[in-house]
Amino acid sequence: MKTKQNKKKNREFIHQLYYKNRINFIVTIILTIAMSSLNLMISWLIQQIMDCTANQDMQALVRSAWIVIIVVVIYTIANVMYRAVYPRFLQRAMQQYRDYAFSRLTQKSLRSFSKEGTALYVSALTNDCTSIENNYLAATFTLIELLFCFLGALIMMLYYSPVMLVLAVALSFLPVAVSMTAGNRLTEQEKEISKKNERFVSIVNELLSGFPVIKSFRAETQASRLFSQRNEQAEEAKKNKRRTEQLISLLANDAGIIAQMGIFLAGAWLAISGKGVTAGVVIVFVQLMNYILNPISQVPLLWSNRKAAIALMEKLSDALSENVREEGREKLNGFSEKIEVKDLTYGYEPESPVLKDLDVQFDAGKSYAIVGGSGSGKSTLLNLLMGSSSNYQGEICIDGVSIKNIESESLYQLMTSVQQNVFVFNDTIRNNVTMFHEFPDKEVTLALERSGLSEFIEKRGEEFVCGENGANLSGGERQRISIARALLRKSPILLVDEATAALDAATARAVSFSILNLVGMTRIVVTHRLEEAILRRYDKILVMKNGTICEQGNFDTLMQQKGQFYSLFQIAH
Ligand SMILES: Nc1ncnc2c1ncn2[C@@H]1O[C@H](COP(=O)(O)OP(=O)(O)OP(=O)(O)O)[C@@H](O)[C@H]1O
Repeated sequence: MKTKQNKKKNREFIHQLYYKNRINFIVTIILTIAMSSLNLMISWLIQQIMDCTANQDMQALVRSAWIVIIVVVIYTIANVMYRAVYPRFLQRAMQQYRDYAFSRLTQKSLRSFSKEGTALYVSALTNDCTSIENNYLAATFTLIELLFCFLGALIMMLYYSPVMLVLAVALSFLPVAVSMTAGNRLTEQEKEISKKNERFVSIVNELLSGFPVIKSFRAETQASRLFSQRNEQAEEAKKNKRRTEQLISLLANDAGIIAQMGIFLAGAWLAISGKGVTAGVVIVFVQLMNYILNPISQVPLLWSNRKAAIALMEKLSDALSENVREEGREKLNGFSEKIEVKDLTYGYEPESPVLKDLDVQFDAGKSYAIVGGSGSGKSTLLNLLMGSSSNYQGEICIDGVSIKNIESESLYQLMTSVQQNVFVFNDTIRNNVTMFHEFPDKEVTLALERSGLSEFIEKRGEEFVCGENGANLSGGERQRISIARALLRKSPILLVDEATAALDAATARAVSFSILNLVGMTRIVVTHRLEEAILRRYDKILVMKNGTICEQGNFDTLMQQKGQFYSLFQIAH
């Protein structure tokens, strides 16, 4: 069952479609109703003209001709206005909806976002939006038009001939029965399309990101097969919905023809047997029957599509509200003392802990290297320091405050993480370093200098465009960008995970020294490079094994101990 809060959040999404857009919405409705009224009037005019012909009344015919001209002029004006306002309404609605969804997405904390795939959001912001536009927004006006014409037609029929109205209602029973078969089937099928589409987007993302791997491992055929499978599933889901739609419209059409011809024949019989029904009335009934039958065949489909579109908005809204961590309330204005990790036990699967009773302390302003064999838990420790999960036993405290109680914003303010895979935007070096914030030139230049990018900037300039995910840069340059970012942010804690692994020895050394030269920052660096010259510069080296810290100290102390670190160092040389 949905909570009240969830429903409120869902409503906020719908609200975005109408925010500062109500005038466009109301004018579009007024114009829709105006055009529907004119359509009904055309039916009335047909009856008038038919009866003028039957009565050979030239004067009435001229009067009707004038009315036709007036109706056509008003209809044209309404139509022109509709064409101006309706697209404006749709544009504003969808633009606001997407902007709102994205801004809500950016409010998600890193830890909750990393648990989810991006495909859900890609799909929600692309394909699902098309469904919402067509099946929710556009359908609203079609529904209004159909229902208005339906009611108008009923009133006109009642006015012309109550007997024939009863007949029309009876003949509509068949189309109603056909329409009811649509039921919730289409809603379910629309949901299935969205689900399959999400899976399709996910494989497209993966295959495109993994393109170099696919090429180098000659896995093109396998990749095409994977693509093809998901593509087929997505199209299959659409096909199922189209089939249901086709079936319903086919049956509805047949039932419609029966109803329309039925009323024609019955009307003709009443006219011939002199029961007060004129030829004009018979024709107008056939015409008005359309306004009765169209809603019967279309409303269930439109209504269920509309429900499916609302479900898509709810899906996005729910995803955006999910996995939001129980937000801590404490704000830290800086970091002055220490990070304390006490009895930390954590596992991705609770039954198999990756970190076990780990104790360690990081003092403010110092530099720490974390070394250890593969899978010993180095990255996991770093991620937990960054607040990636609250699901651990033990404690992680920053200046005495448990990170579970620290507000996400405040935590990100304190820490900058430099990962092996640096994400670089297809924009200028400057924007990549400033991350689109405003900084004084002096500060940017200093950050570029300290991260070792000055030479590159001298050659290429700050406006050099980096290419998609930094394709125009070398691995070292990308790393330096991430270090320059960290320097500009001036966060007091820098967490570095294997940042130099992809670099050649000389570049890696230069990047490591840039990090070590950052005076005043607390640096915690996971590294595989056991280079004496670099390791000597760290205040402390922490050695990890099987999820705990088995040794710690400076380079000389650890070498003298001839323990785990000594062995690792020997193997590396
Ligand atoms: N997201 C995850 N889900 C499940 N298990 C994971 C996940 N990430 C890491 N692990 C497991 O946790 C253990 C520790 O991984 P971690 O990445 O922390 O080690 P590491 O010391 O950084 O290794 P490496 O030096 O190879 O990068 C490994 O056994 C790994 O398979």
